[in-house]
Amino acid sequence: MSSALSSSSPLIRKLIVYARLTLVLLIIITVVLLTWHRFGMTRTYELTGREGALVRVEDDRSTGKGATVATLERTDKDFMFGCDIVQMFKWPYCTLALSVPQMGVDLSDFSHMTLNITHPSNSAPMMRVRLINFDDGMTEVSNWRSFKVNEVVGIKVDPSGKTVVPLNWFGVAQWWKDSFKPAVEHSSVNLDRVIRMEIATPTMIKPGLHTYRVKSFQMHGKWISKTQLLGALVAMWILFSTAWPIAFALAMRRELKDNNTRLALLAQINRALELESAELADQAHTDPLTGALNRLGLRDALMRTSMLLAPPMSIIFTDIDFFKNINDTFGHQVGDDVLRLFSSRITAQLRSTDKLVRWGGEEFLILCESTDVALATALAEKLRAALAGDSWPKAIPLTASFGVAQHRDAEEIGDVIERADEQLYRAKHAGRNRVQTDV
Ligand SMILES: Nc1nc2c(ncn2[C@@H]2O[C@H](COP(=O)(O)OP(=O)(O)OP(=O)(O)O)[C@@H](O)[C@H]2O)c(=O)[nH]1
Repeated sequence: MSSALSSSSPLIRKLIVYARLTLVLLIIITVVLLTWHRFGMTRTYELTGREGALVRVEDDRSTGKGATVATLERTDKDFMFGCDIVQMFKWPYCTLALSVPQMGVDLSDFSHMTLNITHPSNSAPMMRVRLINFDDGMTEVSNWRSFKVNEVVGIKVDPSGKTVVPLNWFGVAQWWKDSFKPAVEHSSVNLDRVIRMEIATPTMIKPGLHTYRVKSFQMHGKWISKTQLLGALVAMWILFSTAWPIAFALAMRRELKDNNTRLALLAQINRALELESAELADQAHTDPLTGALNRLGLRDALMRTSMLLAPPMSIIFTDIDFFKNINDTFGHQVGDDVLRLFSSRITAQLRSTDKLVRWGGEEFLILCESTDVALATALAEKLRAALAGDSWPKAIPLTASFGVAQHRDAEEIGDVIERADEQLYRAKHAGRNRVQTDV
């Protein structure tokens, strides 16, 4: 991975580093949130009898058949709920109800409640707890009985003063179901709009006075449910695991594009270098003044000719007559002009397979492939006549002498050149402006 990383582009490397950091960050966030949710992230809703809360008591006298008396006595911190049970009604009872100040509170996401209640007389440590809910679809505001009654019966009052009741212990009171016969969707506990919390005496209670010191009802829950938290975490991980490959793919695409651009540029540079090196190679094989081949060029031409195996081959050696006089009379510059013109005029007469080589000074050599000595002599004669008939700078009456020789089997190339040179020498001595052939 590290070698792959080091061979990637800076952008990809940066992305991988960011992805690793994000991964570590996500792991930390996940662990922190889950731990926080497990041990904290709590919220509490407390309902007390203080601060003008609506608190009321009720007893079985309201049925018209009982004589039980419920009393309520407020102090600064709490209130005393008394219930003097008289065994007259079939199921004597007292109820204490604390109304929620608003139009109802949503306790759906709460997990349990703490009843801050003590039972000084300790004669009836049991009680029932009710959460009265406005059930949309069942409850009619004008009918107080139609509010859904969620209750737990038989709760034992904890001597510590804090009785904990999980909310999943609650069920819908059977008498409420019998009375209103709710549809299935309205038959289960619903705590999304609790408007009142109640405690009441249990069904089987002994006659006599029972007192409960009530401080508050506390509901406990998490800011968000575990399901919501897990949903958010899963969404976060899905986002990461999809966003990262997309970002990576986009970066790869960009890198590919950059690479292609770089490759195209390199190809261009390469082509330019190839052209340049071809030009340099040409220059290395060419005489700069006349454009004819130099001796290096001749070597290459000979190698190519031998590879073609195209005998016979002839050499024509030529030299401008009295060239020194031209230099001496008209200057070196005119001499150069004459050399250039001499070279181009000969080239114009040659076939594409013939090669003109500047051998040195005003001496030129013509390499004639697939040419026997007779043909080469005829070519030399044609050149001689043409050059002698041409007009030259400063009206110089220019002529040239020629020596011709044909290459023999297994002969060294230097030897055939030497034989042609000898013939040139003969032509010079015979009076110049002529062709001499080695026969
Ligand atoms: N302008 C010019 N002159 C050159 C160049 N190379 C050689 N020469 C001259 O060519 C002359 C050759 O003279 P010679 O070898 O005496 O020959 P020639 O005068 O042609 O006499 P023959 O060959 O005997 O007819 C010399 O003066 C060289 O300096 C060149 O590149 N440019």
